[in-house]
Amino acid sequence: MKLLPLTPDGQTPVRVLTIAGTDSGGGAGIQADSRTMALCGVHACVAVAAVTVQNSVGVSGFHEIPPETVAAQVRCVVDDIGVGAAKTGMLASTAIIEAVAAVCTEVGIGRDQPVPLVVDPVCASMHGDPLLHAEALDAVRNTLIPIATVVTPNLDEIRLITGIDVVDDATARRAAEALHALGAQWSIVKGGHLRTSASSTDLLFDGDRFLEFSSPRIDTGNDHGGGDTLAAAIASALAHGWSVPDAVAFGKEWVTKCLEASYDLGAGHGPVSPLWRLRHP
Ligand SMILES: Nc1ncnc2c1ncn2[C@@H]1O[C@H](COP(=O)(O)OP(=O)(O)OP(=O)(O)O)[C@@H](O)[C@H]1O
Ligand SMILES: Cc1ncc(CO)c(N)n1
Repeated sequence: MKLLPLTPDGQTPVRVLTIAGTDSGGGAGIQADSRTMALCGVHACVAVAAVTVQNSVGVSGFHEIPPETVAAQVRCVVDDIGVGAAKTGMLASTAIIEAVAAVCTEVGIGRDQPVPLVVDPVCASMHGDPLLHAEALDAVRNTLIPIATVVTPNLDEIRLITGIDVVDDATARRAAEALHALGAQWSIVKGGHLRTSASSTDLLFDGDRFLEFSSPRIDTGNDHGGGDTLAAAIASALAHGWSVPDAVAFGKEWVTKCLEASYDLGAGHGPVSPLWRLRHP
């Protein structure tokens, strides 16, 4: 696969900011984002929005960071370090979503702004445990998705956000259109949870064109953090100035390699892993 360019030793790499929740098990959330970004060759800055109590079998609780502290992390990183792209993950509440959207707009992050924003509208963990208060879905629809350069929901999130049950290509296209209508510049419908074919296809839509990105379906139950890994890899490529279709092609190839390299961990779902990158420098 074509990898992102590496900065020569001693030179400052491209920076990407993730605004998300932590995963104490190290499989998803901010841990997956920063691991992905580091192995993609970019410097990860982090704004913590929530701390989850999480392992391979589920999420037993979370603690929200005060919205003004989340916004202050974003502001101080952008003011001093500067970022080429940003990504949101678990934001937990309406108040945090509103604070993040306001600070992103203030510092020039988001669609039609200098710094592109990948919005992964995390609602629940893969175990079905909530990571977003139900009342915050309106803020996801009306405040977060409208500032997305790219939005990357999974099928459960699409059902919650749009009411559309994606079961085939026609419903995937309808969902991509509905997400675009909410204000995202580009929408992605991830086919990872559509287990009806031998391939896994993600659909990308910009209001005009549908583009498909396919890989062979990988037979693994160790897919924890796959969505975060895809979105973080897309953000890393965008920070290098790649177009959205090129960045999504890169992210899809990257997450496929990480699914191939996934491993058992704990009694539940192990993580997708970017450590293959260290084996093939
Ligand atoms: N079994 C699989 N084989 C190949 N690709 C897959 C498989 N499962 C998921 N993918 C790909 O991985 C990426 C993440 O998709 P997925 O739907 O699993 O995200 P997610 O549910 O948000 O992940 P998570 O909540 O675990 O972070 C997509 O590009 C999808 O096509
Ligand atoms: C903190 C966090 N963010 C996202 C996900 C979804 O993968 C998760 N399980 N935990």
